[in-house]
Amino acid sequence: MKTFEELFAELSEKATTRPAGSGTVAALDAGVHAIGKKVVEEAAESWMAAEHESDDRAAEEISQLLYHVQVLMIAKGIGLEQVYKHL
Ligand SMILES: N=c1c2ncn([C@@H]3O[C@H](COP(=O)(O)OP(=O)(O)OP(=O)(O)O)[C@@H](O)[C@H]3O)c2ncn1[C@@H]1O[C@H](COP(=O)(O)O)[C@@H](O)[C@H]1O
Repeated sequence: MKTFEELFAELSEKATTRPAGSGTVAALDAGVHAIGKKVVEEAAESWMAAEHESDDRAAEEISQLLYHVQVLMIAKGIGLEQVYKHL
């Protein structure tokens, strides 16, 4: 298990070190347009799971949504503090 901040640190490190086989590196290379489509896809899957599936399935889809949102942030060079200041 990891926190939002721990995942962001892990993904930021992968973006810098670019280890072979990383899905995050592949997503970053695909670009903002492709990442944005994954964000929308996972948002829709979160919504559908929340309406029609178990709480655990909804939580799983939400975790994937958070992951893709973080990848989008990293692709744009947007840090956690930059987002948090708007909360
Ligand atoms: N938390 C996640 C995570 N959540 C979601 N995903 C990605 O989102 C996809 C889920 O999307 P779908 O449900 O649409 O599944 P899918 O249709 O089979 O996926 P695609 O064919 O669309 O890729 C997964 O296949 C992963 O590619 C994640 N990929 C990585 N992580 C974590 O990110 C870290 C770095 O991962 P790597 O960069 O792969 O090393 C690790 O700690 C991972 O656990």
